[in-house]
Amino acid sequence: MSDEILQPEAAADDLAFEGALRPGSLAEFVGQQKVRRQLQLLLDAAQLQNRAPDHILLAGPPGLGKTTLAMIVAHEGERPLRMTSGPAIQHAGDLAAVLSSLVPGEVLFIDEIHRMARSAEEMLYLAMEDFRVDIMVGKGAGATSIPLELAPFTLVGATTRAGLLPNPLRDRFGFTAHLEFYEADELHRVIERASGLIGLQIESDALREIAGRSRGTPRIANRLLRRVRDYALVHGAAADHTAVSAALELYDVDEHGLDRLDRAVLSAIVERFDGGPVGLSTLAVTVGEEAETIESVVEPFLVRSGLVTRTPRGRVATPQGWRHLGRAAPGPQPSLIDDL
Ligand SMILES: Nc1ncnc2c1ncn2[C@@H]1O[C@H](COP(=O)(O)OP(=O)(O)OP(=O)(O)O)[C@@H](O)[C@H]1O
Repeated sequence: MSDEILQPEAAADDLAFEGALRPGSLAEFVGQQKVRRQLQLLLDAAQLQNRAPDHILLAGPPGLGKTTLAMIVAHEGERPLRMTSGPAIQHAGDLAAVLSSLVPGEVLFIDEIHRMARSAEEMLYLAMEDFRVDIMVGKGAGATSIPLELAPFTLVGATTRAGLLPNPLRDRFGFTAHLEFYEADELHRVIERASGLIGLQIESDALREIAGRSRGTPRIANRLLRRVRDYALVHGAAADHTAVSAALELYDVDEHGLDRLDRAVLSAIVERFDGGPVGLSTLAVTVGEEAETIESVVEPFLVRSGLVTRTPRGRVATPQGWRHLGRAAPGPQPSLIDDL
């Protein structure tokens, strides 16, 4: 994405900041009410039975709180937490090393679990079901497998692409939480809490303005809050509505959270192709961006915002999309009216 301020993935400077802002309990975790209640039940039941909670899969786009929830699962049950990620597990042996060193009741968090090696996935099936792995020793006809007992543990897997997980793996999770984008009032609460934690005095309508531009994503909301803090600090100004408008204009984030590339795509559909339909590859060439970036980053947000729709013949700007660019959507063509 051209404008990194709105990317939902963590950037290096987010990481230091995010550690201090993560809610430590389900009660402090804002929004996702259904998921919170489901998780609470699962954790309470495990506590009453004095056992490790069932394995949990957290599915949803980046920046919505999957890592935070994994930490909460460990923290609420007062269990140690081990963190790793799919890309770090490229061989079954990598996974065996982690699993065999877990202590009883430990929570194992595997981020981006869909990116783990296939051989490790297969090892994980048995580990999740029976707390056991079979270690292969030797090669060819002389190879034997030695069973290794594991301490009972809770696997918390996170994925942005639940559809990429093989069914046998998905089925072994006792609970799958689907995280949704946040409403503006929920993001308002996220950054209200964050501003308190970083000691920033900020007005409520400034928070509302940031929340409305954060694309439903707490990570983006926290990042925009930081830029507003910087702006207020450097200009010796209050962190108010004016500071938000000025700071976010500087970073090309408009009042609906669209950045330069989003607007370029929308205006290409409206201005160059009369509102569409236009195919993805034509659109990509027109704005000079990879088709994949448009399809995976720009388009989902424009569609979710009601500015663009996808049709079998291509992308079409909605009347709201036209209005966003300050243009009136054309009415039905005279020939179409005649046909009615
Ligand atoms: N519900 C929430 N309430 C308060 N803060 C939140 C909430 N969800 C996320 N955050 C904040 O947003 C930031 C990103 O959250 P987190 O790292 O958990 O997202 P993630 O879904 O794991 O992202 P990724 O998929 O990129 O790893 C953190 O600073 C976290 O404190």
